[in-house]
Amino acid sequence: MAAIEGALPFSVASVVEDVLQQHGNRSRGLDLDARRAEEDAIRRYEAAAWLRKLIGVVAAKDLPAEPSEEEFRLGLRSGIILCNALNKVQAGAVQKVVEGPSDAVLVPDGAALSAYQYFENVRNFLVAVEEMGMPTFEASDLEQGGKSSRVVNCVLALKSYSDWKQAGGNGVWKFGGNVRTSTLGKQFARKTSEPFTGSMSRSMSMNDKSQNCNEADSNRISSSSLSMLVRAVLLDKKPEEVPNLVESVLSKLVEEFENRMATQIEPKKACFRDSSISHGNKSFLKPSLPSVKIEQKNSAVLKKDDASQKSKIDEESQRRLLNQQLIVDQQEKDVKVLKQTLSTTKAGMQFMQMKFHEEIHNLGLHVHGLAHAASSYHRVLEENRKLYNQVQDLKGNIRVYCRVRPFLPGQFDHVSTVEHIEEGTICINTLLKNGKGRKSFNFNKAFGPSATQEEVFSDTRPLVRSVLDGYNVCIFAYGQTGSGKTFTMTGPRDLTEHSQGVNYRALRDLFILAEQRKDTFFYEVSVQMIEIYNEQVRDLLNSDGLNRRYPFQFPLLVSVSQTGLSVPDASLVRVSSTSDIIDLMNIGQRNRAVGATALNDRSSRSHSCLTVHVQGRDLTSGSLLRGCMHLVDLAGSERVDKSEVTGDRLKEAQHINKSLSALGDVISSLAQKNSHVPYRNSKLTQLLQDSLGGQAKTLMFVHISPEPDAIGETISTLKFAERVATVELGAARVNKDSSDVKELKEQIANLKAALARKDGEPVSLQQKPFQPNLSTREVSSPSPKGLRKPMEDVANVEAHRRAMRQKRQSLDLDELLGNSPSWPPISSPSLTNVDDDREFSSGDWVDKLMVNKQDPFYGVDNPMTSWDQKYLFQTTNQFDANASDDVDELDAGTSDSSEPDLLWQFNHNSKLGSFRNGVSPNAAQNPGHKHNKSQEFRSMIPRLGPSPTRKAVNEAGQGLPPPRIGRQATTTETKRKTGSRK
Ligand SMILES: Nc1ncnc2c1ncn2[C@@H]1O[C@H](COP(=O)(O)OP(=O)(O)OP(=O)(O)O)[C@@H](O)[C@H]1O
Repeated sequence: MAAIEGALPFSVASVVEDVLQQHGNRSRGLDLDARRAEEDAIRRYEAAAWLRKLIGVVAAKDLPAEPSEEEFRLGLRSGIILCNALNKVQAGAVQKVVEGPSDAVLVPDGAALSAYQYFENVRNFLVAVEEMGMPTFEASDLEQGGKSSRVVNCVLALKSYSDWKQAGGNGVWKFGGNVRTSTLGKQFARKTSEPFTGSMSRSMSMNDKSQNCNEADSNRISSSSLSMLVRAVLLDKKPEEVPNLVESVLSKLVEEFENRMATQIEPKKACFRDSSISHGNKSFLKPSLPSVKIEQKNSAVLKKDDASQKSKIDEESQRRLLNQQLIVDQQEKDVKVLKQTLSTTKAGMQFMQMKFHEEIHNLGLHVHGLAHAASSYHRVLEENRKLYNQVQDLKGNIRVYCRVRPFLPGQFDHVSTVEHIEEGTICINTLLKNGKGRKSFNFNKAFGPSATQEEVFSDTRPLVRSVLDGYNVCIFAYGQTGSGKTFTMTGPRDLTEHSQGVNYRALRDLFILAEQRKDTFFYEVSVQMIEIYNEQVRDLLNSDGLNRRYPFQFPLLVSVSQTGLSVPDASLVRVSSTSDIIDLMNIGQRNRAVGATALNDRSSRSHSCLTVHVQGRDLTSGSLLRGCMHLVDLAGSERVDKSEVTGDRLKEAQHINKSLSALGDVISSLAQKNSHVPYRNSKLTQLLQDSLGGQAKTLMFVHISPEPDAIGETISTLKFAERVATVELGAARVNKDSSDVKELKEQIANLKAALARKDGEPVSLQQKPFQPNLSTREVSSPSPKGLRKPMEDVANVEAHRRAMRQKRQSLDLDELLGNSPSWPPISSPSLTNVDDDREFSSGDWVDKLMVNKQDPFYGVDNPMTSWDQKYLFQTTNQFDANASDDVDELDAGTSDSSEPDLLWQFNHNSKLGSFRNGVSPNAAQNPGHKHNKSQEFRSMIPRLGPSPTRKAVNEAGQGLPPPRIGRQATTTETKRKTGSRK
């Protein structure tokens, strides 16, 4: 108990006592209360009477003789009476008693003393009585609501002590009266000089060892008091009521105990906080409590042993302070570390930010550099392209390569007419045939019989690249039948990758290059396949019902204004790989095979043309490049003796002659840089127009056979080729439309269409008069999708273009709206060369023209029938085997005029005479005069008429000799001109 009390701020005994009293009061009822009140009053009177008696009535004037509880409390409140009484009993017990009302302040209950004096007296009294071992009370018991009974007890105990002392008591006085020791065990610090301070002192004094000496006495007194109280409570109780009563008392006791604990702990916490705040200040006593009540409490805290208590308090507080200081120090250290970490992190962040900015900056510079490099790269590429094509230009826009076919299997005993080949020079031994010696021809390149397909193509490859750069390219194979044209362009019948011809290789290269450039250009490749037979154009990719099933979807046909297609209505099939093209070629070849069956080996007597259209969009600038490549396998160029052929063969020969002589005319005209080039004289030249001018690059493969029998054709072919090789064309021009130009072109096209609509008739309808001249039987029908129109005659395209050109020039709206003159059908010989071609004289271009007056092609009413006999020229220059080494003599046709020229002459009689015998007016006037360049050039074109060495001219067309060797050699062969196997 003592141990517990030592740790508690209040006396456990006082709690028990209070509970017992309350319980006793409750249980006794009103009568008991009255009795107790009476007893209390008696005891109070006794105490008051003793005090009055002891200190005198005057000194105790504030205390009535029989005071009420309130009067008793107020009377003793100042502590003066108590102190004086104590000093009377024990002199000097209270050394200083504050008597005067100095600093008096009025308190609510009328007390005159100040709070300090008031508490000083009471406190000093309590300390003294406690030291004397008497029951004490609490200062608050003198306040309103306080327990005056405890004050009464204290006074009666003092009286008892006084009595004991007066009775001669000696030694240790032992209290045995019926008084309550509610404040037993409490220690109060005596304060004599300082005013009442600090509320902690009371609780701090609990452990004061100096009180231990009185502990046993206190306990004894307490237990005696408690015993009395218990007895009083249980006095009138029946035995059976005791357990309930005890239980009730105990529960009340616990409750009261807990309440007090709570009320005592709370101020201690507050004090501890105050102490923590003011730990730097050694003084714990602060007059900070405003209310008198709290001051009373605090003033009751007395220190018995100031030194030891203070040291303990100091130790404890120092220990706490030390701990707190340690914690604070540690926290400060942590804060420092954290600050350091923070600043390090900040610095790191700043560093990283700086690095980041630096890297971003560097990255920007790098990107900038890359962009610059990319644009430089584009510039270099562009420059490279220009330089590349300049090199190509320097090599000549018309290049001629010569290839000699090896002997065919079974021709072991033959001796080749080709003596030797060195670079671009080929030496022909004419002795074998006429004993005249040798003749050399110079070309850009000459390939011997052993040259592989790859070798031949390697020199063609640069042109393929030019197509992707926006140039037009024309590669055509020329030579007599059986000389190897199809072999070069397509390959042998049993095609392997090794033996593939130019067509396959060129297209494969095209796709490879397009793939390589895909980062800078987007290319679209489309293909057309055309056959020209008997001056009729046939679309090989649309065979009018025979091969309708195509492996590819036809793309939408693009308008002429956009594509510049020569044959806009021919099937234009988009391809994206070499295999697509091989499939297409197979289709074209199958379509051609159908025609060949009907006309018996027609492939040798028709021109086939595979046209590749390339459109490239520059991904950087958006500009468009357009290029096209014609891969042409011409019909055999050998002369056909009119006496040897009739009917269809003669008609074929006429058409072949016409187209080849027209080709020669065009090249001649280009060579002379004429303002007008007669492209319209044949379908072939119209088809190749965009690839045969100054804007294009042309490559001609000239083929010759090695057999001595073919020496005449060989020499003619080589002379023609050599002349072509001397032609210099202007620099090729790239077909590059900037986006603006493209836009303007589209606007023009739209305006034209609008004008045509205004006229109520589409522009294309104006071409109707030409319709009869279109390919009839073989003209393709609209595609299954209905997107395509029937293919138009090439001539119509040209006529249309010319009309449009005129319209553009005149800008005459009326004309645009349909008043332009209509164009004559091209099939009418009388009108073929009416206007543009007037300047053109090609009479000496083709050796000889074989025209049968019963020519079914022109019909009986055709003007040709009336004039062909009249103006048909005989071959005068027969092949002379004994001639000198001037192989010009091998050329049998230097004096004849081509058919178109004759037609033109027919309409311009004034010129007719001058062309007789194929001699130009100038030449006629100057017989010894070597032809000027143009004329001379034209004279080199191989004759399309019969070889003068083999037959005499038969004006009536009779006595045709047997077919020529060349044709005979290949009639049994299946032709593969379009590049695929049959
Ligand atoms: N360089 C060559 N190497 C081996 N064989 C060849 C060569 N050139 C042509 N030939 C063979 O010669 C024969 C005739 O060739 P090709 O059919 O190509 O002549 P062509 O000029 O196209 O005749 P045509 O005008 O009738 O079409 C073929 O059997 C072909 O395989």
